[in-house]
Amino acid sequence: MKISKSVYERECSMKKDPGKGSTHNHVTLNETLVEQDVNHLTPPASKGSISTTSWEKDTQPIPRLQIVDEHQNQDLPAYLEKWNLGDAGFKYNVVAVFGSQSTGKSTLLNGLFGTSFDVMDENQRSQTTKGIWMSRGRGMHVLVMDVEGTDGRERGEDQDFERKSALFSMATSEVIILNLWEHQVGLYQGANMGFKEKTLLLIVIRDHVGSTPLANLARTLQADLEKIWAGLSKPEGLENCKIHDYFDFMYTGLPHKVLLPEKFNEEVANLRCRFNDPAHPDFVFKPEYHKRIPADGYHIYASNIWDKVLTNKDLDLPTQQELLAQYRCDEISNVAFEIFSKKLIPFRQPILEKAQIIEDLGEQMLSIRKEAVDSFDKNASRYHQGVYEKKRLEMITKLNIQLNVLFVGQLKNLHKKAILTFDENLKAELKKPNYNFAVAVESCLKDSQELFLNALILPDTDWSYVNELNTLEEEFSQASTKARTDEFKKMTKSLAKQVENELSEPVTLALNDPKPDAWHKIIQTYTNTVENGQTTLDKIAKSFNSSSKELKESISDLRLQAWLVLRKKIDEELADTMLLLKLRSRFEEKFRYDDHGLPRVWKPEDDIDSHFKRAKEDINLNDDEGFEIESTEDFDFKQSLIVLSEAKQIDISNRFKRESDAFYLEAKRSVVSTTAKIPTWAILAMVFLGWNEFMTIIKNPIYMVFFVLFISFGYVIFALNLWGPLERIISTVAGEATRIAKERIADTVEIAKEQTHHKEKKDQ
Ligand SMILES: Nc1nc2c(ncn2[C@@H]2O[C@H](COP(=O)(O)OP(=O)(O)OP(=O)(O)O)[C@@H](O)[C@H]2O)c(=O)[nH]1
Repeated sequence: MKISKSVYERECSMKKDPGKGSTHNHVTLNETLVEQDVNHLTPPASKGSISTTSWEKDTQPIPRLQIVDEHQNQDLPAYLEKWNLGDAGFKYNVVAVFGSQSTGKSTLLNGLFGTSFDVMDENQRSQTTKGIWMSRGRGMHVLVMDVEGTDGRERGEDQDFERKSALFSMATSEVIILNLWEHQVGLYQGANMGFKEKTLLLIVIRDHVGSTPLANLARTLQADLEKIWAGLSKPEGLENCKIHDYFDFMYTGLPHKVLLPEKFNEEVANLRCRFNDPAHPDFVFKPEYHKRIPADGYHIYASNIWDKVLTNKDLDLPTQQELLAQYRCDEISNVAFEIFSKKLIPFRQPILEKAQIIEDLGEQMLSIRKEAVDSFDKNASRYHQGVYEKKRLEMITKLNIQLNVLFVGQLKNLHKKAILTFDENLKAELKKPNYNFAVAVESCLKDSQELFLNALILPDTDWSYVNELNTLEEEFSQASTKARTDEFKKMTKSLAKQVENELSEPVTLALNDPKPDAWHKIIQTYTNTVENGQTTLDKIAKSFNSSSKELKESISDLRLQAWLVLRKKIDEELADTMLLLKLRSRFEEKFRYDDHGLPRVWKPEDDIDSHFKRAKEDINLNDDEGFEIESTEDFDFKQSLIVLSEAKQIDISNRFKRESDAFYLEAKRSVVSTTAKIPTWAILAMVFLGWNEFMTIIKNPIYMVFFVLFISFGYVIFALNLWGPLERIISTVAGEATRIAKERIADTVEIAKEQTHHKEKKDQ
């Protein structure tokens, strides 16, 4: 069937301008019969129904598909793509034709929509359309359904398919073209019409000769339909519902196709304007008839409807729409989620395995999520709003769960880095000379916190890094406390070392030359040193932000440490041998040297006893200084004041007494030796008596040599102070000689005994 462009344009313009008028009667009886339905209709153009006027350009053959033949055809999604309706969203319409078999339905559709449904061969006059066929309107986003004719001879009394296909058509189409011969008017038996959603019934009266005005025919038909409606058994609660609650009606007539082919074509083209010209006053695809099924979900919706129809279940279209929405939203969500997941892959390894930090992770996550949500919105927002919104929330939750893994990973990595940065920065700061610990910690804290906060942007989630931040701050505070304690310890240790150095020399000096105020001096030195240390501690404490309690503790610690250092030093200085040595040298100094420091030569008239007594009296240890340090569990100050215990004092005193007594005896002996002089007469007697021997030696060279040698030997022994060794050698040699002599004598006695024994045996 061909309808020329000129005819098409003329027909459309005629309709828009009623003055020019169509020769045939295109009465839309809904104007008279269902005024209320027509009057409230909004002009379709403003409702966004598609308008495609490229009838002429769309010259490619349009494929058709048998969508139902008892069973459903699963190829509909592919055909929707072929028909370029896959992405049409709501911008498509559905029209179905319904009527008795061989009433020219396919012919009408082919004429109206440029489809290629099978038309009956005139010679055979048998059913051509079986099941339900679908195609797209030429140059329009219109799905056209050619439904198997009703009251068909081929199906006989089996009217089940009729009922099912009618229900299916009503549920899935916006407009139903009810095709009738003029002579069928008044005979209509459509007892299976039980539809629910509001649909436009466009009743086309074929072979309308014109003798009976269309308005009259329409009135008769309307009366029949209402009668049928009244006779229908209606579901509970809907007993009083009217046919107009579910249907709007339009009536039109078409001239005889065989007798008036040109006129027929003209009127068909004219009628087409109602389908593809939204500006047409009788445009059929009003928005309110739209089933609100997005094109990409149409096949599922249609499939579900057919399933329900087949199983004789209630056709609850809203539920079907919800089910469809759930199914499709899930599908759309899965597709979006798959793309989303792929986009997250490059982030997983660096964050979760390599502990890397992605600087703009927040922005990237936001962008990837937005892409997924947008993609979901684009396709799913057309479905049932309640379901769509619910599924959208579900999807966002699902996306957020995935992103949360990265978020938590990133937090963990940031946490690590923040701690590391804090430690590194603090170490670097503490290496600087004259650093202020409190300032250094503050600046490091700030840097690390900024790193943590700047790297995260958290869009539209209930995620929070508050806990993580709190933990981090706690760790920072622990780290800084530890660093502070370490630094403070280091400082106090070096202070203790300093105190030790300061105390060491004065203590040695004081104890080497003890004066009555030696202990006082030592304690004074200790007090001064501790005071200096305290001043330094004050300064340190300020830098370390230490509390007054900490400072007090540190000071008392310093006092104790310094005291222990002092005690240690005193103990070293007063170790037994050292003390004895000191006592001895002190005693010697007093006893053996005079007030001018010259060695004293004791004379018989010297009062050795009083000197000895005075020297001993000078050694008097005094540990009572009235100084006090707080005692602790491990430290008893009173105890620490006892430098020499009583027992030790007695022991040292005894040992010292022995040594001093030796000095005393030596002094006494020296007096005796100087006192015991040889009398002159004895010397004169010795010279007189030994004169001859002396002369003999002088005169005899051998005696002389021996004498000189003996004198020289004696001098060397005296000069080198070798009397001791010489004495030992002589005594050893003498001892050895005595032993050998004794052995010889013993041997000789033994031999003599044996000989006597032998002799006695022989004699016997
Ligand atoms: N008298 C008359 N005959 C027509 C008209 N339109 C089509 N025919 C003829 O009627 C016969 C049936 O046409 P179809 O278009 O196949 O009818 P149908 O309703 O689709 O048939 P089924 O699909 O088998 O139910 C064909 O021989 C057409 O030429 C018309 O307006 N008037």
